[in-house]
Amino acid sequence: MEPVVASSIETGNQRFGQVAIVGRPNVGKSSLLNRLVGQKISITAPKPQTTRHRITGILSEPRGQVVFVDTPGIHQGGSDALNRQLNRTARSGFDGVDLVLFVVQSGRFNEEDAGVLELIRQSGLPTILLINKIDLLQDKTALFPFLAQMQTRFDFLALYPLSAHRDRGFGGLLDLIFKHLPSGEPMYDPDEVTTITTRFMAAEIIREKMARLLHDELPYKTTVLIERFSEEPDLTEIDAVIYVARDSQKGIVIGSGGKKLKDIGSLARHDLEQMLQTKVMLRLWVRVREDWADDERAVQSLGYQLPE
Ligand SMILES: Nc1nc2c(ncn2[C@@H]2O[C@H](COP(=O)(O)OP(=O)(O)OP(=O)(O)O)[C@@H](O)[C@H]2O)c(=O)[nH]1
Repeated sequence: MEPVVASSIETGNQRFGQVAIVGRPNVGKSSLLNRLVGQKISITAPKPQTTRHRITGILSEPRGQVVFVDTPGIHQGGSDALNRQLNRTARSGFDGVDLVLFVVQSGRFNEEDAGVLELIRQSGLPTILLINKIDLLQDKTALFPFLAQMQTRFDFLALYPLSAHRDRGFGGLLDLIFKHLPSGEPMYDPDEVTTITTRFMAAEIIREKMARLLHDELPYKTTVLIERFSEEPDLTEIDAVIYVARDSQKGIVIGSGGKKLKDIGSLARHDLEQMLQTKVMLRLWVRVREDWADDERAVQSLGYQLPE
């Protein structure tokens, strides 16, 4: 999508910038992005590695525009092509970025967090530390030693404890973000909330339903490819293929008598109808593509972009 110059936002003293949301898997990056932009953009699920792509959310206010970049969690230890791809995408998340939001879980800072912080250090970018999930702390005073510890690790612009689940307003955080963005005019139309396509959203929604319904049974190396996406005024027809790595995983996704696949399809169809505001005819297939995660070309052909 080509950026367009917004004409209906007042210009003059405005701020514009790209803000990367980074952190190890499962700390709540997607939840935060959704709350910051005010709608469901990036899928969230209890399973780590839900987000595999760089997704942007756009927030437009009279004082300026923020383009949020949601990067996949940075994984350590994995060495197959999929993991390499994920890591590259995460690193490329820093390209053109003005400010970093580094998300950690309150009271927890492990080696993986340290690895992400190292990438931030290498980027030299100004960074705000977001300490998420403070609702999980029984004793809120436990936050103080954690804050003190985090201050010794890096020269953060600010340390900001919050709960993506509980907090009502993110006004204070947005003030902080805007304050640290360069002056500039909006790049996108204020009506746009994301630069991702509906086609891509459809695949993400199907993947979210799989994660929800299959829980720990969800094969890690699963992906969804939209083969056909035909939009009529009242009806959208979508053909999607769920790729798994082995024959045995096919049975898990289909379920006994096809029940799992049917449930995944009907939950996904419900969300898609809401998003597209049309009736949706969704056809799902499950196909085996052996070892696709080990083959870089296969990974890319399934829609994982190499950074330019
Ligand atoms: N209790 C609590 N749970 C949260 C909070 N924020 C997010 N979660 C949960 O943490 C899990 C992971 O959230 P996501 O937003 O998908 O995390 P992520 O960092 O984007 O994860 P990846 O896509 O794997 O990188 C989900 O089960 C969320 O519901 C919070 O403030 N409090």
